[in-house]
Amino acid sequence: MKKAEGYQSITVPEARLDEFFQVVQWAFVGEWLIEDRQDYIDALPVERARGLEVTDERRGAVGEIAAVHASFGTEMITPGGRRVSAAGLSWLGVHPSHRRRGLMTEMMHDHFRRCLERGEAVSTLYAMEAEIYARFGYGMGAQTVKASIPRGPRMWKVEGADELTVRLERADFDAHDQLVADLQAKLTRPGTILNPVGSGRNARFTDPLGNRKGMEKWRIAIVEDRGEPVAYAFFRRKADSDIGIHDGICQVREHGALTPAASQRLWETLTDFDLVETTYTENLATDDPLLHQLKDARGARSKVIDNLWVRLLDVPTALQSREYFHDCDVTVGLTDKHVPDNAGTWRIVVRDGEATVTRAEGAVADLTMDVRHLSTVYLGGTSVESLAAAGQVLEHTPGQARELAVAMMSPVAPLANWDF
Ligand SMILES: CC(=O)SCCNC(=O)CCNC(=O)[C@H](O)C(C)(C)COP(=O)(O)OP(=O)(O)OC[C@H]1O[C@@H](n2cnc3c(N)ncnc32)[C@H](O)[C@@H]1OP(=O)(O)O
Repeated sequence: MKKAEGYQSITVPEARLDEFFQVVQWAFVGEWLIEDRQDYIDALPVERARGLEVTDERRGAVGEIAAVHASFGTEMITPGGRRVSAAGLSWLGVHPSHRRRGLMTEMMHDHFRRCLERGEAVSTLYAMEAEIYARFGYGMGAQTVKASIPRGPRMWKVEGADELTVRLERADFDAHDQLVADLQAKLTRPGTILNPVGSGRNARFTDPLGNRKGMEKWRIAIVEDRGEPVAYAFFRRKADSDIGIHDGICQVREHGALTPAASQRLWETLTDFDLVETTYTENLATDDPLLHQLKDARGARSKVIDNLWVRLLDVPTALQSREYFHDCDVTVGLTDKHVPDNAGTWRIVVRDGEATVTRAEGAVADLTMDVRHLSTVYLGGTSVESLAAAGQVLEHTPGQARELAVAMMSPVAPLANWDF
């Protein structure tokens, strides 16, 4: 049998969500608590839940769901603070008894086709394993610093930080969703994923008991400037002690700040709870203001890992939906195995920050690359020239990798602060 033969793509109806979740638990290795069911439903973009159902008994029980995925419909901030219509792919899993039969490949094609029909020019995701997605044209578009910060770090003072006030509350969808969405919409960092439309909107507020590992429920810190919210962070703490000495921890998940003072006030709060010795943070951009405010940045023990993976689906629309920081005129020969409409030669002309991207069939390409390389550099966190130096992008006209690199590099490092 050919790969993925004996299965059909379906939209998973609400009545079959438990089957959807069964596949997820098998794929992601875990047994959920029955009392967490509603949290998982709340976190799922239900109307975009898709599955592959067995149609041939040689593959398994006919009618059984063998693989699933879903995606959030959203917008992503691009360099220069612009926006592009994007999908956030998530919940992708294949039941272990159906793996390596091409089901993921089938689902990726289903996802790409439906995104393009909806006008989503870019697909994004967080990868469970880093090796999987490049073959489908995704590139590591943003990286994140994971840091553990000892209590009360010394900081370079930022004027105005002391005048700001902080509210600490239990995170609650009704009380805080609009506030977070409004702040999120004011962030200009490329890679920022805005609140999704439709169901799944409250994903960031769900708090399954099975994931809590002895920690308190998610809290939210809101920094205000005369009553106006200027920063927020989701956090939770856990008291602990070692040989009778308090050794609690604080975990910070999503956060965002609109000003340097707001950032400082936020982190002073998050790193100075009584009985908490270490604050862990998951989503710091590689140039997050905190890293420049800490007097001893090395003291915040850190590692850098991949954050958002990005896949251009509609190359001209995506490239024209961001700002550029230098003029250029570069011809790119592009390969794209999974969305063949993107393949061919493109001319990228930038004038005054705006790109015009047109087909240039027959022209000699200055650079050749795969769509995963263009996707890697899209948010401006990696330079085309470094990919050329690594032998991944081929330069046929000397200097053109630098020309495109300077145009595309972002002055601000990209990051998605919401882990969907
Ligand atoms: C966005 C997210 O949701 S991230 C979460 C992804 N899900 C998981 O990690 C859950 C556990 N894993 C799974 O459910 C499955 O094993 C999946 C989804 C990773 C792969 O599904 P499969 O149906 O087995 O993949 P499929 O048969 O289509 O393989 C496609 C290709 O990817 C490769 N591949 C699949 N899994 C992996 C892996 N873990 N590491 C490296 N390569 C992989 C295959 O070898 C194949 O390569 P080829 O095209 O060169 O032949």
